[in-house]
Amino acid sequence: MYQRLYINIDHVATLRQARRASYPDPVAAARICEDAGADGITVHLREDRRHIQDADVEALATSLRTPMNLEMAATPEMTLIALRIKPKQVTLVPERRAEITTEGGLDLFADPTRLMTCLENLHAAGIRTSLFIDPDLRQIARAADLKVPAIELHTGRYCHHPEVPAHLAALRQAAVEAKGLGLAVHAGHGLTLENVGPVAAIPECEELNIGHAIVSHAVFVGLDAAVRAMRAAMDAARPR
Ligand SMILES: CC(=O)[C@@H](O)[C@H](O)COP(=O)(O)O
Ligand SMILES: NCC(=O)COP(=O)(O)O
Repeated sequence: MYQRLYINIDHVATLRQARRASYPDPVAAARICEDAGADGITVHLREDRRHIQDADVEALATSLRTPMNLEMAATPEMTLIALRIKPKQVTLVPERRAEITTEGGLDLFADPTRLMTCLENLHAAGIRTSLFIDPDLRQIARAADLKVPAIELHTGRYCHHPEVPAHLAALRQAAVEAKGLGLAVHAGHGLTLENVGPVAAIPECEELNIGHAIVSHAVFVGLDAAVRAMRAAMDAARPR
C-alpha cells in the first residue's frame, strides 16, 4: 500500500512568529512541499496561536492543491473554525498551553460528551476525522467505538527512546489491532530521517505526519530537498 506523507508546516510559522513578520509564508512553504511530492499539508491551529494563525488556515484552504489535515483541540471554538474552513481532514489532538509540544495522545475517555459533540459536528459536515492517540489498545478500541475513520499513532515514545524495543513493538501491535477494527492507521510526532524507517515499514500504516524534522532539515538543504529526502527514506523502508 502506498504510504502518504503529510507535511506539518507549523514550524515555518514558528520562524515567522519569532519576529511577528510576514515571512516565511506558510502558503509558499506548502506550495514547495506539494511540488516536492507531499500528499497533504498538516497545520496545528493551537488555542494559543503560537505558530499557525487563523489567517494561515484560511489562506491555505484556498491555495492548497492537496488535502489539508487540520490539527486542533476538540473545543467549540476550534469546531466552529473547522466547520467554516471545511478541511479534508481534522485530527483531534490534546493541548496544554504550557506544553512545548504535544506530550501524549488524546484520552478518549476523559471528556466523552465534548469529544462526541465535536465528532458529530465534523462528521455531519462531511469532514474526515482522525484521533491522535498513544499506541494503547484500550484507546484504539474506544476509537473504533466512536466510529471515526482513522487514528494517528503518537510515535513520540519510540522517537525519544528508539533503543527501547517495546516502544516500536507497541506501535506495530497497535497498527495491527487498529486495522483489524477497520480504522485507517496514521502515525506521527518526532519522526526524523534517522528514525522514520521502522515506522514507515509498518505495513498497516498508510499516512505519516512529519513536520519539525523536515523544517529543521530545510534550514540546511532547502525545503524541496528536505521533503524529497524524507519521501525517499520512507520508500526505502516500505515493504515491496
Ligand atoms: C500532534 C503532534 O504531534 C503535532 O502535529 C503537533 O502539531 C505538535 O505541536 P507543535 O507543532 O506545536 O510542536
Ligand atoms: N501529528 C504529528 C505531526 O503533524 C508532526 O509532528 P512533528 O513531526 O512536527 O513532531
